[in-house]
Amino acid sequence: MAEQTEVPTPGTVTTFDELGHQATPLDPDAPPILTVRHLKQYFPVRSSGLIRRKIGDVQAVDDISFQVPQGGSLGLVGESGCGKSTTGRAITRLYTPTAGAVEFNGHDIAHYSARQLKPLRSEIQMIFQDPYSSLNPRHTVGSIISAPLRIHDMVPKDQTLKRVQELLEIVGLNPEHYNRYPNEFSGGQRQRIGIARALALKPKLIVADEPVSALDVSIQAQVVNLLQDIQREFGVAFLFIAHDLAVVRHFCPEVAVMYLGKIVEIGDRESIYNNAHHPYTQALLSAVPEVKSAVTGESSKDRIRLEGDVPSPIDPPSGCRFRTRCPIAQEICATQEPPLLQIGQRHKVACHFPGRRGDVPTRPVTTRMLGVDDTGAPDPGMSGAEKIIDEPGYADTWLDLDRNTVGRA
Ligand SMILES: Nc1ncnc2c1ncn2[C@@H]1O[C@H](COP(=O)(O)OP(=O)(O)OP(=O)(O)O)[C@@H](O)[C@H]1O
Repeated sequence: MAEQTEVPTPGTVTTFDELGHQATPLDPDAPPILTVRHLKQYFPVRSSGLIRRKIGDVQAVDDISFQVPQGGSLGLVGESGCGKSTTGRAITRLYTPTAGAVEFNGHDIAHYSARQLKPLRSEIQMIFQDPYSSLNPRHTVGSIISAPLRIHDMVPKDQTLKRVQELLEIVGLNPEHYNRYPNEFSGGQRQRIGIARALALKPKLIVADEPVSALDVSIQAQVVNLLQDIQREFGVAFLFIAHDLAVVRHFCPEVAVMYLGKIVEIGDRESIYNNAHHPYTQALLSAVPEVKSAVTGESSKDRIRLEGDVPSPIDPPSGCRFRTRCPIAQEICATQEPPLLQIGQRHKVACHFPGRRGDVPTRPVTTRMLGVDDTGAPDPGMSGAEKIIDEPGYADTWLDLDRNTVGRA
């Protein structure tokens, strides 16, 4: 049978807002369903030859902390290779983290055994980027979606078909098509099958790893809107991994920006898209035409072009990992790693010179916390002057850079 054709909404849909869905709102009072603390995921690098000695580590994820609220969604963005997928795989425990905690519903599952993880497998699900390779072409859609129901004994056998049909309907597919094979569906429809499979076990958290980047722009918007509907209807939380800041803006009221295994900036939508204080976030935003024109009103000549390539995560730069490509780096950036400083009610940034484009401090703002002078050399006079608060989530007070005082909620 021929592959079904995708039916885009009439007219060419170029942005997510054009489909009439409101951007997902933030619930600041929602408790976390997931708290990640100081997560590290390293992969050993071995020498070639007979005795393959360990000669180093790929520091794919290096000490990151964040929270995903119940029924909410956090976007995780950054260039290819910055550690987004590895973070998703550590959280879903496809990997065992090298260090740190992954607290799901209050329990640290970072080092759970396979047996301990089994009941949790239904509560945390993953949606993958490639709707072609993530579905077995030899199985019917019905058997793909019902497999998790059978494995976890979720519904009586005689009700499996009914449940599969319900799920097909929820994701906008014809419930009568349960007997068809993946190759009879288009890319967007296959992604919907993947979503139905993830939903089958009524998860509390879905890690969506680039769920729409393999799809046409018009179809992307429809799938993102479907995920929004599902979130509203079933209260499921999302960690939404994407390299595309335009996709994330619509779906995620909070966003974390990663660079070379670290979170460099994290905050609510307004803080990230309208008030970014990290030069890397600003560079990423300047490269997205839709976000640039809709949010900042800037023209394409304002694009920030980063020099050079992303350094290797086997031997990352000392101090701030972004410094080798940073347009505002100074001496301190080579010796001191910048802490993730809270600079707004829901806004944190890891930079010694955080500021809006063209308006950055002339002296580092981190010296009192790090006990160093402006060049990054130890300064006993500064030591312990301010405490670094290094916890996931947000405190009630922060460093208000505009007023140079302590901000309060
Ligand atoms: N199993 C592995 N063994 C060794 N290195 C790995 C492994 N998985 C990922 N890496 C490395 O870790 C770093 C982070 O990779 P990761 O796939 O998490 O990045 P990403 O931001 O998701 O990028 P992409 O969007 O291209 O997948 C990369 O340098 C990658 O080569």
